[in-house]
Amino acid sequence: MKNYDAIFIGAGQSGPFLAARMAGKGMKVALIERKYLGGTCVNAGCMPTKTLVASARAAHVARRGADYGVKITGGIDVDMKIVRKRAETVIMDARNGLIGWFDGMETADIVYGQAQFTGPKTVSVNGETLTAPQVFLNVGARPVIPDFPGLKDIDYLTSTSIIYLDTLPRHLAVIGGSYIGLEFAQMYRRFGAKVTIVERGPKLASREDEDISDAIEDILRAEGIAVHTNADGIAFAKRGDGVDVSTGAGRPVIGASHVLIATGRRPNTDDLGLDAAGVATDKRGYITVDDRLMTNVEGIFALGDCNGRGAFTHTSYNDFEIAAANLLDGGDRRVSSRIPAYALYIDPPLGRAGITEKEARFSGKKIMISTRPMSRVGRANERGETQGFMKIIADAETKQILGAAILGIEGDEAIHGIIDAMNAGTTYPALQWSVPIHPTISELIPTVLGDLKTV
Ligand SMILES: Cc1cc2nc3c(=O)[nH]c(=O)nc-3n(C[C@H](O)[C@H](O)[C@H](O)COP(=O)(O)OP(=O)(O)OC[C@H]3O[C@@H](n4cnc5c(N)ncnc54)[C@H](O)[C@@H]3O)c2cc1C
Ligand SMILES: NC(=O)c1ccc[n+]([C@@H]2O[C@H](COP(=O)([O-])OP(=O)(O)OC[C@H]3O[C@@H](n4cnc5c(N)ncnc54)[C@H](O)[C@@H]3O)[C@@H](O)[C@H]2O)c1
Repeated sequence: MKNYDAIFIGAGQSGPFLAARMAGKGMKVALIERKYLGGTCVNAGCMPTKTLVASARAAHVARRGADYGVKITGGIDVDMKIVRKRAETVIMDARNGLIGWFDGMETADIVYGQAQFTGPKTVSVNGETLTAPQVFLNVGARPVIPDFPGLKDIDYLTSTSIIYLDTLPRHLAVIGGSYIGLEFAQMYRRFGAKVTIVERGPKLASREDEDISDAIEDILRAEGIAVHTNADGIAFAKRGDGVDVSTGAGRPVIGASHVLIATGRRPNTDDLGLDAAGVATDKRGYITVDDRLMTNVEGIFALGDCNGRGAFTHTSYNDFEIAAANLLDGGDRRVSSRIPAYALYIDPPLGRAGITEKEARFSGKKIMISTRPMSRVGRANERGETQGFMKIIADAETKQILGAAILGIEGDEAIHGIIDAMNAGTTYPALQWSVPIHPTISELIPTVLGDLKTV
């Protein structure tokens, strides 16, 4: 049995940073990873996908060159081998950076293998047992593959395998119209494929307000992407070298060459031996944690996607910050004080902070709302990209900003003005007095705040 001060299972966007902090204090730590350091974000998530999105945008801008007076003679060709290589380079640089970083830590052992609990404080890996008074779980999640009729008879892609595709599909059918599905759908359309999105629900990006979902659909349709919502009988059948995708009784059948399944993710908690440790999960398999990220077992913590309190790299990293503050720095940080924020990386992107309009209306608070189309934002006009709109929701009584959405060029960056104000507790009348830089998208935030109306 090998003794450590702390064991980390899974090298996602949380555990490795806490392990490094502890190793920096001379504590003996083991970081167990069954595949690659960096987990999903580095190897199969944010980093490769945003690299691919950048290639897709380059193709899109090149095709629109003439709108700006830039003439490209000849067609626009996308070399999928180079596209894939860029993503692989970004992955390998980040992964190797982490490997090099940990190599330099004297009291940190990296163990490659599948970890499983054998007791509350004992973990087995590669036939060896490790023990520590503290265990941190950062095991992440993996794609959900629904039991669609005919799916097992076809080759299908997931968000992980599609990163390694180096040929252009003739027709990509994307099943699931949320973050993963929408980012890949637009990207592959821009690479030159025909693309159809098939979504079970009535709207794309259904967590958002309907006006946002509708604007997203408009953006995608304008690029020639077909969208089928309310698809309630999805089934697959092989046909020649392609796949027939049924979207329900009496509804269209799509003749696809490739199928991407993007119907959500599930936590990697089913093969972790949680029962042996007595660690509780909810009915979807997410590990139950308290406000300081400890499970029901003293000394065992769950960080990142596997605790169901966030599903993003920044929420996982913030879990590290909370654990480090509480366990190493004498702080008292809690997950419940985190203000939700994220972006959807279609182009133009959607930047989001706080709650949606529908959540605000449901809360029973007296609210104020203001919207502005991007066509009335100078910077968007100058850049020739006027799709989308901005929306801000505030509490009419406390004057706090409750939420915001910026669907438009640079929306993922401009939203940070709102995120920062919300985190600092700045009221909207105070934020109205900021003097933003001209010409930017952000400069319209005080104007939108000035137009807030009680609803
Ligand atoms: C296609 C895609 C795009 C995304 N884009 C974004 C984005 O733009 N922005 C954003 O914020 N988020 C994005 N995400 C989500 C983001 O990747 C995750 O939220 C983030 O990686 C946090 O994950 P994590 O820290 O919980 O664990 P992960 O990064 O998932 O890492 C978990 C690690 O644990 C390992 N592991 C699991 N079980 C065991 C075991 N029993 N023993 C040993 N090791 C184990 C796994 O191999 C994995 O390496 C995206 C996700 C996907 C799939
Ligand atoms: N930009 C980002 O930050 C980003 C990008 C990609 C992924 N992610 C993370 O990855 C997670 C997973 O993303 P996702 O898009 O796969 O999942 P999701 O849970 O957001 O959406 C899944 C979609 O598939 C649909 N769906 C589910 N079952 C279906 C079925 N049987 N048939 C048809 N449609 C079905 C749902 O209605 C939903 O629209 C997200 O929670 C997100 O946190 C983040």
